[in-house]
Amino acid sequence: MPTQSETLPRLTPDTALFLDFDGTLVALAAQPELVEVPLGLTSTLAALHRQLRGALALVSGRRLLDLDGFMAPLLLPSAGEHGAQRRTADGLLISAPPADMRQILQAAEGLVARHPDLKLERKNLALSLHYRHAPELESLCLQVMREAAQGNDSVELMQGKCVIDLKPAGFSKGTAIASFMTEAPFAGRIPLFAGDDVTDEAGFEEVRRMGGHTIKVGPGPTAAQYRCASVDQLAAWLQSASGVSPDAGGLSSRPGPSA
Ligand SMILES: O=P(O)(O)OC[C@H]1O[C@H](O[C@H]2O[C@H](CO)[C@@H](O)[C@H](O)[C@H]2O)[C@H](O)[C@@H](O)[C@@H]1O
Repeated sequence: MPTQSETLPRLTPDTALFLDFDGTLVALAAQPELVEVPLGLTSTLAALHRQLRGALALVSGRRLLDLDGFMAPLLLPSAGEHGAQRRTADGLLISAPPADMRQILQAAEGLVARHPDLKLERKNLALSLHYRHAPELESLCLQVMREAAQGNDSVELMQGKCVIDLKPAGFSKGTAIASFMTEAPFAGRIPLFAGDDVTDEAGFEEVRRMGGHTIKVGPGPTAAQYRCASVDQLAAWLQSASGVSPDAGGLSSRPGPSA
């Protein structure tokens, strides 16, 4: 495991900044649609996007549509569904070939029908089975989803915070960042990625391979070089790098769009 530092790296004019969403930019909430976007966040990200000449992208497990809703009116280059969909800085939408999700979807729907505390989040190419409100069902969910995905080479299963994600095989936050880094205005810059979850580790590994900087938000084992204690601490670091006054957007929060 790498040596970690509490001092966060400096953003420089040649940084390419990649940011995870849930647990990194916004605190976790009871339901996916209930996260609150801190009021100053969009102005901070808009300022950084300008300062970095467009080299700032979101890299998330969420649908692009949901990210856009939370960030509105800001429209950022983004990767969604763990790298399976990507909107480039030019606004081009790039999608992975669809995986065969029929058996997995059927199994997940069956589980949710039997256990209403579970939540199924359907996306364009991926799906998430949430067990935040039924943690005792974690091993059952894992077993059923693994069985449903067994022998299906088009799909990969990942486990995040109280969630099991199934997504097209071969796509990850690492592949999304690598793809952005071949395109303007990211190419030729030094990548920096901040994330909080196990599903961000592929991004950390890719960025380290490219000689960039990596920040893990919160506790847990990680390949990241830097550690940041909380969403609030990361927000303060971003805000300070952006030069935007905290008063510009206030310090309270506003609810995200309804799902
Ligand atoms: O890659 P991320 O941007 O971190 O997205 C990962 C998943 O985040 C969301 O689920 C998580 O956040 C929810 C809201 O705080 C929480 O209720 C849930 O337990 C977490 O797993 C989102 O709903 C998923 O689609 C993303 O894959």
